[in-house]
Amino acid sequence: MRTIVLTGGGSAGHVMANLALVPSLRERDWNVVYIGSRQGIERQLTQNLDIQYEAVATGKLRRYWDVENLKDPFRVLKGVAQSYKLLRRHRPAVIFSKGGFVALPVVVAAKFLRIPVILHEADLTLGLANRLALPFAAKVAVTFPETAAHLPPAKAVYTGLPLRKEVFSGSRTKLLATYQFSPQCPILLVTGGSLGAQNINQAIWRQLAQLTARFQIIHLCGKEKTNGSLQAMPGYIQMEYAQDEMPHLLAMSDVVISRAGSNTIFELLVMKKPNILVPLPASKSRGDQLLNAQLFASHGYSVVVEDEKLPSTDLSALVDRVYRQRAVYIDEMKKAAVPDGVEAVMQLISEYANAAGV
Ligand SMILES: CC(=O)N[C@H]1[C@@H](OP(=O)(O)OP(=O)(O)OC[C@H]2O[C@@H](n3ccc(=O)[nH]c3=O)[C@H](O)[C@@H]2O)O[C@H](CO)[C@@H](O)[C@@H]1O
Repeated sequence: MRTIVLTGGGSAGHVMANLALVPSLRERDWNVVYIGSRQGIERQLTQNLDIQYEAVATGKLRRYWDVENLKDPFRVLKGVAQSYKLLRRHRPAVIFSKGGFVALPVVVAAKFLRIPVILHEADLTLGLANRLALPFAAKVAVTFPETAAHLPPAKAVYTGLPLRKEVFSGSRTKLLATYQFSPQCPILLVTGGSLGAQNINQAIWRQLAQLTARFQIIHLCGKEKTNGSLQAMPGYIQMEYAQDEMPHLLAMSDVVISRAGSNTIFELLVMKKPNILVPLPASKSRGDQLLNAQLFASHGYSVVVEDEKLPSTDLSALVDRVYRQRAVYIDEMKKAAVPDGVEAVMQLISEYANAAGV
């Protein structure tokens, strides 16, 4: 049996595409090993999938000064040594890396062992871990055709984003009774991405009375970010993080307010959900979400509200407007050509396996 190592983590966005590949890899007789960090979200998300999980030491990408930054190079070196041992033991034919800092030691160790590495970039511009990993990689699979222009032509392949197949099979009605929601009243889903977004949470809570007068709301607040005083409010459901429910939440919603992480916006696009994007500001990131959001808005799929302008935005009026004009957004989304990212990446993996004679 051929073995593939999947790596990537730090946020759900860096894990989801890996998970999307697992059923197809298994169908085609690949033995799947996941290398992640000891504590990261990748460990939690792979837990129920019967995937062999190996943990290595990893640094953390901080955009601010912290004494921990001094220890990170040593952690990465330790991670490279651990990855080297693991790769020698598992002997994978290919490494597929979704990025995030945990992937870096794995990619470096793979280079020493001459194991081909395929990177995948979910955003318009390369994340720091992927940029650092680029010299060690054979190919970079990209989500947006525009990204390829900034990469060495021999390395870039446009595959799109592998999306979990469960995303397509959510039920519109399954959770209505659980939440005591009426099928007659429209549903607003609010998500701050895998980590939650405090600014979005505050904006929703400030305008909750106006919003609940018109919509039933499911609010994904992020870990330890829910508001205890609003627990019993009718028509308003708060959760820290939705795991198995997520496909149903997407299916049942009529409008979505969201951060602009790549997985989420593509899920909204394929599910044809009119949406208001509040991208993570450039001051707190490399600005990738702003670019994702602007591109989606330019295609007519989304409305963008900058994070800084959120406190002064009449969200309730905006959600209402997007809901009333939903047919216009849905029509634009129907025109989108979204590639089958799972199939395209599987093809790339097969090419490398065939070239290696496995
Ligand atoms: C803060 C940060 O670093 N954000 C980055 C991270 O976003 P983040 O980790 O938030 O990732 P995405 O928005 O891309 O994906 C979130 C995924 O988690 C799922 N989900 C979310 C909430 C929930 O309660 N349940 C659930 O299942 C969504 O359906 C989606 O599949 O990776 C993205 C992809 O590289 C980047 O574009 C983002 O800029």
